[in-house]
Amino acid sequence: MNRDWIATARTLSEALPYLQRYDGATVVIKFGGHAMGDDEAMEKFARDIVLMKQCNVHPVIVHGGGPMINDLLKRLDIQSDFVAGKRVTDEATVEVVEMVLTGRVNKRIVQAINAQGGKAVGLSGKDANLMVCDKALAQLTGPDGTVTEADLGFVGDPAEVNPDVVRTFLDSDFIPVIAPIGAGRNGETYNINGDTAAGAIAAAMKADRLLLLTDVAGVKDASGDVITSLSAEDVRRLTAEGVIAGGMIPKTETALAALDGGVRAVVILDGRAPHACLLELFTAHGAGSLIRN
Ligand SMILES: Nc1ncnc2c1ncn2[C@@H]1O[C@H](COP(=O)(O)OP(=O)(O)O)[C@@H](O)[C@H]1O
Ligand SMILES: CC(=O)N[C@@H](CCC(=O)OP(=O)(O)O)C(=O)O
Repeated sequence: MNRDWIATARTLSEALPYLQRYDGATVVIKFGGHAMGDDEAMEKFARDIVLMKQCNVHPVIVHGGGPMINDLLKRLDIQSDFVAGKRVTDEATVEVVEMVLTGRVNKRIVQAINAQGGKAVGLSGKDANLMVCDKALAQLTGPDGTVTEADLGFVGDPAEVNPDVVRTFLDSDFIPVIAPIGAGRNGETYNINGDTAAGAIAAAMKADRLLLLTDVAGVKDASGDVITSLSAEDVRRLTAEGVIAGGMIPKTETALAALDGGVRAVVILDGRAPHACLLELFTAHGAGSLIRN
């Protein structure tokens, strides 16, 4: 017999303990804009998600789309800045953010999953009040240690998360795909950082795993090597030292909040790597940086 087929069968066989471990588990996957890549990469991601569902692991996708928002803002000649990894969002910007995330990006992922035989349903935090937000304030620590608060405009922190709608979809065999847009208490629309949204949903659902897919192999130390396993304490130290910076800050903040909220473990990994989610869940190899208490 062709040896490749035996290798394939062996791979499947070796996955058995992992399939058993994650049987019926809820896995929240943050699919970052930088992790999305081209149509071929999207197709592979979608195929892995459908395979997970077929194996009775329940994926909940929360996506980003920062680069796609940047593209449209640029075409519209709207200037945009980030503070501590979050976009300063005025009224014109939040309109564009909602259009891009709930429209183009959300439907691209839904369509890709459905093309692989899945049953994906697109939602945003506004649907069934999934994420009701309060205005977020960024805490900035100056070189002398003084903490100031920056006004980010229509950036929201999920204050109330109602995941019933997500559970209903999971029970009915659908794959929820969620855009990080929240409802304000007075009819406002809030832009939620994708990592923050994924963490809030994972905590509300007491997910077994939160996977944060990005464009780096994991959390890197001062010499640029990926740290495969970190505690909450390690994260705090590396942030204070400035080793964790920029877009990695919302990810590690999310990881700590999710662990506090009852999520069992958080993994930050490279979503552009082939079969990143399958490697992490179903092999001994694992991938990226695992953060747990
Ligand atoms: N210690 C660190 N380890 C890894 N990446 C880091 C670190 N500190 C800052 N970063 C930056 O964080 C980026 C990931 O955040 P971001 O670009 O917002 O990703 P995404 O769009 O996937 O949410 C990396 O590309 C890297 O430039
Ligand atoms: C408040 C805030 O920063 N919101 C993000 C939402 C999208 C996002 O998080 O996209 P990535 O995951 O691709 O970075 C933004 O406006 O870019």
